Amino acid sequence: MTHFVDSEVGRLGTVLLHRPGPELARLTPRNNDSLLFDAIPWVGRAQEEHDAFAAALRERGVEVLYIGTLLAETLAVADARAELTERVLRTPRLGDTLRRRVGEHLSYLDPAALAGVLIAGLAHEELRLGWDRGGGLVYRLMDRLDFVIDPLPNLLFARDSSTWIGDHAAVTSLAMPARRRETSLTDAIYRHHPRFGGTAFVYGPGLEHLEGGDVLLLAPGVLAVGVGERTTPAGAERLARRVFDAGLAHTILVVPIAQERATMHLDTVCTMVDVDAVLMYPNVADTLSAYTVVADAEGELQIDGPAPFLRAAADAMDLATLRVIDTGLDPVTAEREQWDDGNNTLAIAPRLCVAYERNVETNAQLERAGIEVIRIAGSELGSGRGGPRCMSCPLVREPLHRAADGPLPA
Ligand SMILES: NC(=[NH2+])NCCC[C@H](N)C(=O)O
Repeated sequence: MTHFVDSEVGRLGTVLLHRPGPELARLTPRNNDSLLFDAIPWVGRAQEEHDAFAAALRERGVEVLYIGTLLAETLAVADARAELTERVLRTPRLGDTLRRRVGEHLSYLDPAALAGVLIAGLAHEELRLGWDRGGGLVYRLMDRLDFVIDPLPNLLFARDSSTWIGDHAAVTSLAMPARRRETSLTDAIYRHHPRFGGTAFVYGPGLEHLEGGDVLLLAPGVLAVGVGERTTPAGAERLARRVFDAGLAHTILVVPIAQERATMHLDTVCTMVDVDAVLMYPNVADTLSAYTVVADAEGELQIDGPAPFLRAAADAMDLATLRVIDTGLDPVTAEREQWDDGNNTLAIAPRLCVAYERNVETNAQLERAGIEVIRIAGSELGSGRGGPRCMSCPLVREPLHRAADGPLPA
């Protein structure tokens, strides 16, 4: 099976999603901030919304894979099981005694149940220790409401824990403590699941911080990488070197974004909806800048700029201009809809995208510009601040013709 993605808009063939489950039920007013949610989602409704998202993709012929299913299948492989168990137990927080007890507990679980615990975590009360409460000092001193294994509610945002560049997987290196463990799951799936046998990797966990929401494949050979709250300049530099060494791109635009929650990833202010068009948050469209990075004959990085992002992008993509579609019409609507992931569209093909229905003005703007919009509900899904692009990791897209090859078939 070849997985291949060289653009944001080539017809989508296969996508990786995570159907939210019991990990969302772990969110409480005590922990939602540190777990990066702005509200406490209604789990059943979030699942319905997510199922409708997946159905909309399937209706357009997209193959949908789920992280939970792939993980359970991966855990049937003995090496994968040993590795993932060892990684979740490695945290110094547990101490030796509790680590041994949790290890025993996990060893009795079948692959599906173990996958469930690795995603939803393990609460203090769910670990039934005998009359001597054999978890030692750590378990005794733990609050009843603490987690022995932390849940991963943000796995829903499948974009961030891995991203594909050409036929290479980039398992990322997540910045926020609440999300770090996500990449141990995507990494294990790509390395041990039979469907991904022979996959080549261009990035991996443990390297400098890099999140998939910051990586945009503007055109074949041209990447934009946002640096801000999540991806660091060091992460962008490491990715540039690796991508150039592997021959996966010729130009990388490094785009500084404000280090704020509203703009945590580049894809919260800019997504592509056509080979030559972006949907952009107007409050940043004119001020966003980019450093253009290429490799010289010796493989050293050459850095140019900063220049206005839209100019630098058009030049790198070999276009006269990059068309810009604005979010909302007035500054207040634009700000509201940007916060609700109006900018975070997922293209299924050129001029066809999935968007949250609530962003009425932004969707109307897209349609005025000739972009077909498939609207999905996201009242619960959006409480973690992520839209259709954040929730999806494309594994297969039809290779894109370069703009110079002429217009694409509709
Ligand atoms: N690609 C994205 N914009 N992802 C959004 C991730 C949202 C998630 N709650 C976080 O804070 O990390």
